[in-house]
Amino acid sequence: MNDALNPEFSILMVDDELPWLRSLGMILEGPGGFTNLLQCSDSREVPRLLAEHDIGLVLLDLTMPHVGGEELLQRITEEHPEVQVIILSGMNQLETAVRCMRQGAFDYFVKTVEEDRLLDGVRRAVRMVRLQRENHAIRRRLFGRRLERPEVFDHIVTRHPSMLAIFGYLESIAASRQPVLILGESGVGKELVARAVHLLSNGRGEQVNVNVAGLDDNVFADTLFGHARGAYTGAERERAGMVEKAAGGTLFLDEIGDLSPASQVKLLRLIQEGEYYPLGSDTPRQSSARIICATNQDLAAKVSDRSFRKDLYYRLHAHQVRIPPLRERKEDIPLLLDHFLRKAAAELNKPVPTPPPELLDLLMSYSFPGNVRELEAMVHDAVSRHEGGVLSMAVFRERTGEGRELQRTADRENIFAMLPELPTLSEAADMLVDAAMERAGNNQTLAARLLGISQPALSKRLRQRRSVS
Ligand SMILES: Nc1ncnc2c1ncn2[C@@H]1O[C@H](COP(=O)(O)OP(=O)(O)OP(=O)(O)O)[C@@H](O)[C@H]1O
Repeated sequence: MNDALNPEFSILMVDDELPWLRSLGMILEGPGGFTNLLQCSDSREVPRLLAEHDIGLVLLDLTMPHVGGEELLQRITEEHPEVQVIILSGMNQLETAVRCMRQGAFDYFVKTVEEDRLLDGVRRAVRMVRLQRENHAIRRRLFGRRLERPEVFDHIVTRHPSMLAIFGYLESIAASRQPVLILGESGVGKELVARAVHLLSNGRGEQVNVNVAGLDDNVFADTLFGHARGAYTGAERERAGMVEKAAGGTLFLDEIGDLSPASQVKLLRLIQEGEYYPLGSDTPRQSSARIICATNQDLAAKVSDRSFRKDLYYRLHAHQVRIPPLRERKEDIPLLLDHFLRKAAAELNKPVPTPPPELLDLLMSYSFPGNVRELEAMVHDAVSRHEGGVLSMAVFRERTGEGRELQRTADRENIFAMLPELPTLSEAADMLVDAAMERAGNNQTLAARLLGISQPALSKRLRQRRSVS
């Protein structure tokens, strides 16, 4: 028996039109070959069925008496996040269907879709449910216990043991008020991990993110600590800083390796004493925010060359995790590919394209210097250029370097020949900066790497342009 067609869980079809329900059942059973199907024509019954049966996938109509499809979807995603939902909508309900995708539906199809595409979607969803179940089983095996709060990590797509070990570690330090340091190359998901730490710490306050790269000491202090009225010319009113905004919650400081020496002192004081001074005020304030810091730089090396304070490093060092680069956890690539294909399709209001079989081989052999962010940008680009059928390999070949040499030669010969007039040197530099920012998904660190300049240099260039325009 084919496992993919005979899932260990049930597929529930929900629709108030009995004839449609019957014909859908026949398609899934006949050409689809699926077994383990349940039918339901009264939407009020769905919660009971979900509680009584092991259901992995729901095929949901949108317009039904009693409880509508959208409302049911919301209940399912909240109460059974492990269950995938495919929406089957009428022709005139596309807007609602797209809204459902944003709410977490796996896919949507109009009821008139060809049988093959519908079956393909169901197969993909079944595969996804199975992978997720497998991942949960791996997580359980690894820790010999369930994660206390696995839902906190749901937004981080991974099955790699080192990532799962990190999740376990983060749970174990959840109650601590000490800062957490997240290390890892650009684009590995440090911000997502910071989000999980915030959710785990159960604070009532919000998470406030500040990217400290390129902030001079005054701007750093003003951003974090706020200022008193009249603290400097232009400070007409008192303004609270991010530390206060994050009260009872989390202050996430990204790119901490770029902090100036003067700002390092202020941060150390904030961590050690839980205290800070708004600019222009000599009354200290108490902070109740938990601090998370992240950097893609080698802090230990920065301590050695004295560009990072040793005492601050040791304060941050207590709870630290290092997120491995994507090339060290290639097992995650298939899962991430599937995740980003669905994400891009939902964002671009397109059906989820089928990836060609050779795509995974190409991705598995690539080193991903820009890590998960690079994979996400690649997939988004491919889906946006996709016009139907199987996804083209062209974008992936271009971006991974296969064929890049050819492209480079062609570009060198043609790029300026195509323009009626040559741009000035500074216009060309601006064009290059824009192209790098686009390729790097607006990440300055990665864009700077693509341009072969430092991140502060890029940041300065962007600031100068903003002040001119
Ligand atoms: N495991 C993952 N699952 C899903 N999405 C991911 C994962 N890891 C990273 N991403 C996505 O990749 C992009 C980059 O992630 P993120 O911003 O967290 O990286 P980062 O390490 O903080 O990068 P930087 O150092 O440049 O700030 C984001 O769009 C994020 O949603």
